[in-house]
Amino acid sequence: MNRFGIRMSNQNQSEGYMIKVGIYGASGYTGQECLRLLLRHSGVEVVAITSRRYAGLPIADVYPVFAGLTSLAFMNAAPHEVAREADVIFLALPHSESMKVAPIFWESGKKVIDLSADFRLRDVDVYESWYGRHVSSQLVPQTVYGIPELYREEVAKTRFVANPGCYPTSIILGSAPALKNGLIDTTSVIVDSKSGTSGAGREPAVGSLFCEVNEGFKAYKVCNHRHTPEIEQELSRLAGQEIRVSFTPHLLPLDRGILSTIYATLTRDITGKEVTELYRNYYEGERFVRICQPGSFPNVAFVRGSNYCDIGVAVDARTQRLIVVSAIDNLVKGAAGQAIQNMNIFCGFPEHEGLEMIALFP
Ligand SMILES: NC(=O)C1=CN([C@@H]2O[C@H](COP(=O)(O)OP(=O)(O)OC[C@H]3O[C@@H](n4cnc5c(N)ncnc54)[C@H](OP(=O)(O)O)[C@@H]3O)[C@@H](O)[C@H]2O)C=CC1
Ligand SMILES: CC(=O)N[C@@H](CCC(=O)OP(=O)(O)O)C(=O)O
Repeated sequence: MNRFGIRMSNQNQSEGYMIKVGIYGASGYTGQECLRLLLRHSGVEVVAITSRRYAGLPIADVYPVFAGLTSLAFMNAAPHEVAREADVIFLALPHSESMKVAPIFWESGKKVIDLSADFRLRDVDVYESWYGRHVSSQLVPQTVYGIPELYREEVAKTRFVANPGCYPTSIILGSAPALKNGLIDTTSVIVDSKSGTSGAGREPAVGSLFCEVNEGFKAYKVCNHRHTPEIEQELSRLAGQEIRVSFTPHLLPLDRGILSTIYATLTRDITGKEVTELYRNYYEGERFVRICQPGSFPNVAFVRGSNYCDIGVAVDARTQRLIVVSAIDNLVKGAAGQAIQNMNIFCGFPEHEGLEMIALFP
């Protein structure tokens, strides 16, 4: 065992600190993004990647971006087989599937980061009203909602992280300083988010076809997107009182990126410059949150491929509203990057290890 409670092989003990990682559901967009980032992490070795449909195939045959970089091949392995090999498991499965395998990893004493929604909602009744029956609700109290900027200490102590949703990440980070400082009327929050199509995953679907998305821009799941209770849970926790939000997601003809615009009525007179200062103070020392200059606003193009969340704020003096714009890459800060940030924390690595990518622009 190393000092973080992770069992080390003899070879690793003699060579130093290499943690063995398994990615369960590695053929999807977030799974392959986890691998892309983990291959450049100095403290881990990826030992297992699973897929049912590509079992036996080298990942480089499916994702040529990995050609010459890894000889890993997909396997259709049962959870206990992956648990035998790995110290840390990333679950990159659809919701309702994660909950079926998570107990096997948990009971084998391994550390788990679940990228799905299965363990994010603290109230199982709320989960079941949005997602259907929860078959592993006994594990919900064991998990920590993994937004490092807000819950770093809890993440450090857990061995089961519920990695936040992509839309919620952008919205929670964008709202936290205003809510914590009582700057906005909590009954007035409206959020308008736009996502690239990789947010829908790699599973073929008519709505994700090129002709359906290209040259278009539409709202979807208006009033009933399943991220609504997750956003409300976390904003309520920050505000210390129950919050309801109006949340409307939109689909962008981009592959990656989420831009969220948050509107709320101010509770006091304040200038845009002062709000910028308040946001800067709140996120002081946070490596992955960047606050724009007053009058400047984020662009998904400037976070693409990186673990940054960029935030810009403004005060609309005419309407007495605060307007916050936040941008992330849904596959990085919205999924794999945040998952690795959480792993770094609970494994004792520097939090930015493997995550220092500069955004890919243009
Ligand atoms: N895409 C995004 O931007 C984000 C996604 N998430 C969440 O992360 C999770 C993964 O998303 P994403 O990568 O986009 O999804 P994909 O549909 O792209 O990938 C799903 C993966 O799960 C595997 N899988 C599906 N069903 C099963 C099963 N029953 N048993 C074992 N493996 C299975 C698939 O492999 P195969 O079929 O080959 O076996 C595939 O590797 C989801 O819960 C998603 O909601 C979270 C934040 C952002
Ligand atoms: C564009 C698009 O379709 N996005 C997905 C977000 C999926 C996602 O990542 O959801 P979790 O983080 O909860 O797993 C959707 O709206 O369902």
